[in-house]
Amino acid sequence: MPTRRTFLQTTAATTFVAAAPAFVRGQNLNSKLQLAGIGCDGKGWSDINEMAGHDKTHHVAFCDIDLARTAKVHKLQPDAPIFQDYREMLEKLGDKIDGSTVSTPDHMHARITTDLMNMGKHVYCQKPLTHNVSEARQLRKLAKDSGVITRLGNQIHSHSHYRTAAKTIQDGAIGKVKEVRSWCAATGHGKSGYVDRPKSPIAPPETADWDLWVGVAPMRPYGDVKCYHPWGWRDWQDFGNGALGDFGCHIFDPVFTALNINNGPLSFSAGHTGMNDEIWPAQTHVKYTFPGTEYTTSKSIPISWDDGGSLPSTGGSHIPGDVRLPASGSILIGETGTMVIPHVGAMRLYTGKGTSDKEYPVLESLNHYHGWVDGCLSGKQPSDGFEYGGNLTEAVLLGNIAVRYKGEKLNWNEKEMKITNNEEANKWLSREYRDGWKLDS
Ligand SMILES: NC(=O)C1=CN([C@@H]2O[C@H](COP(=O)(O)OP(=O)(O)OC[C@H]3O[C@@H](n4cnc5c(N)ncnc54)[C@H](OP(=O)(O)O)[C@@H]3O)[C@@H](O)[C@H]2O)C=CC1
Ligand SMILES: O=C1CO[C@H](CO)[C@@H](O)[C@@H]1O
Repeated sequence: MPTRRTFLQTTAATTFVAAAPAFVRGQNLNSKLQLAGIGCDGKGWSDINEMAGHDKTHHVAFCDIDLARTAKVHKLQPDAPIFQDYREMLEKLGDKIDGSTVSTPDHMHARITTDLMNMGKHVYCQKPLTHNVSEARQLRKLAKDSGVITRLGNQIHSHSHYRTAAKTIQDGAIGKVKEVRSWCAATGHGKSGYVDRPKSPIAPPETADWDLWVGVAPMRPYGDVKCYHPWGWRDWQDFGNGALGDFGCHIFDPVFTALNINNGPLSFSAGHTGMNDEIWPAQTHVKYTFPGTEYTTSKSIPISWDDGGSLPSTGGSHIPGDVRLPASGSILIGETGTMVIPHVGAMRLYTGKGTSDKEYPVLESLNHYHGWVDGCLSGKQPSDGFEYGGNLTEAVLLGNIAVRYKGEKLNWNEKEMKITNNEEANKWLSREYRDGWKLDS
């Protein structure tokens, strides 16, 4: 753990001077990282509670658009003020806040995180990092320029299972990798109970500020309980990203780490079971081609994604025909063997002769949340910051653009951030922001 003097030095050198974190300006006499929590229930509560478990943190403010969902944070830190609008929180208490968790629905991640980073605050933001590709690109740049400590909220990245699987691939357990097939049991819609906007929308609860919840997205009536807020928003294109958006940043994560994929795909295409202009399809199948790396057999590698309950084929792998695949996970097919990485499960290795009985070292689990706190205190960026998390997010969101152009192969120029063979498809790289909510880069 650094002394107060060392983190004063490291952080002062790297963050924006205009609105440096509280401890930089010597206001934090207890030398604790002073945190805010934006989004207080659901995953927000879990993020806040995990951060509070670090002995060098102190929560100084909370924000949730629904005051009915703030009882837990109030109990955790009764003297910390609770706001409904994060902008008011930052205006009033910005000089006391060193960093914040951002655990709102996806459509608000980029705007809130941009505002925090522009004020020199460290950010732990839930997955996917953003709602569109252009936002992810912007956050990657801002994280780099501002020097704040960032981390994507895909906590399994630090789990023994994913760390061990990635290391074992890099140690050559299955040789170089030829192909990856990932999948997830969740469906792209079905959480809200709607496939179109409710015909007779009810009023929002009095405790919730609906205008703030909608935020950057076009205004629409509240709808129905759980239709959007909370939970159901995942189904809707304006707010969520379907099953690929919900689970892609978890399930692709050990694949990207193992294969050291730091670039976007070269091309992508998709099929699905049907969609309209409002919701994501129940089932999608996405095919990507990524540039090869030192861990792949060729200059490019196919990576596929299935969701909504359909499992990938095990054809061409070393997996015996009678093996049942886990509900969600990835298959990595290598030159000498195949690895199955269950979503939050221990890796399974298969050779042509059956299950491999060779032992590989098991890496310990690290605390993902505390890793971010330690990074904020030491000035050292942990793995899975916004550069890595932004690249992962871009891949997931590009898959969702392919979903909009069923059966069409889209070619991607990553550097120019452009789909090169379908001009119209580029409109989905960004969105129209509601008046007053445009991202301030
Ligand atoms: N890493 C993981 O394992 C998981 C990650 N997630 C991610 O966490 C995020 C939140 O998901 P989830 O918890 O299910 O969603 P919720 O809809 O439950 O939202 C979380 C909290 O944020 C509040 N909130 C919504 N909008 C705002 C806003 N603009 N400002 C402040 N607070 C706001 C919500 O209030 P209200 O109820 O009033 O909307 C709620 O208390 C998503 O990005 C999701 O992908 C989710 C689950 C697990
Ligand atoms: O990341 C996540 C993990 O699990 C949840 C469901 O159990 C998801 O919906 C969520 O967004």
